[in-house]
Amino acid sequence: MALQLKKTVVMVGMMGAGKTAIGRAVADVLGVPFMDSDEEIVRAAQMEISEIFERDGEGFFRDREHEVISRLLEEGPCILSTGGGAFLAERNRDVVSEKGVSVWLRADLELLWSRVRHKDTRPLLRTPDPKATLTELLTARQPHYQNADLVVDSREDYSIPDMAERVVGCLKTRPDVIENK
Ligand SMILES: Nc1ncnc2c1ncn2[C@@H]1O[C@H](COP(=O)(O)OP(=O)(O)O)[C@@H](O)[C@H]1O
Ligand SMILES: O=C(O)C1=C[C@@H](OP(=O)(O)O)[C@@H](O)[C@H](O)C1
Ligand SMILES: [Mg+2]
Repeated sequence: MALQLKKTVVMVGMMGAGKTAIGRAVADVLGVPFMDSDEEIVRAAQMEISEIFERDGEGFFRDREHEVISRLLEEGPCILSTGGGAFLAERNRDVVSEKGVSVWLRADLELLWSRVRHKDTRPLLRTPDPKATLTELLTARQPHYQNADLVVDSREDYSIPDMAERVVGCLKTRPDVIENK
């Protein structure tokens, strides 16, 4: 039986939670478009995220992020992965809850750290002690992610396809989001 996506699914959570990788896999399973707010910003600016932060500042990036998320939520249903800071802003939470459904990919510190430690692409982790920074961000951000509509837990031994199946299973509990055709 075919599944029909009725609303855009917005993936939220910390850097390294797998929003981009799992969001793309969920879109493949459902046969719907995949969008990533970071990728859209990079494409429009023709600059990497770290360059945007350096040249124009985080505030500029957050404004572009809000524009992209708002615009994509106006288009047909898709899987939309956001950057880890997006769901902290009330303006983004508001537009997501009005037009889409949010899924928090929850992961603990050690799992997040194992995923981000080898990559230098995230400007917020370019600090003398990036693990301590990640810890502080996780503590500060968790209360915001708790506002998401749905939660899917990550574990080290869940692969990307496993996680995609879990997300789809969770979406199927919501007839306003996904329906059997
Ligand atoms: N369930 C998973 N199992 C193994 N590796 C994963 C899993 N989810 C994500 N990854 C890997 O972790 C890294 C960070 O994932 P990514 O999707 O970029 O996270 P986010 O977009 O939330 O920052 C990537 O290298 C990705 O391939
Ligand atoms: O957590 C954040 O504030 C950020 C997360 C990044 O996206 P990912 O969560 O996809 O890594 C990217 O938007 C930017 O570096 C800021
Ligand atoms: Mg990402």
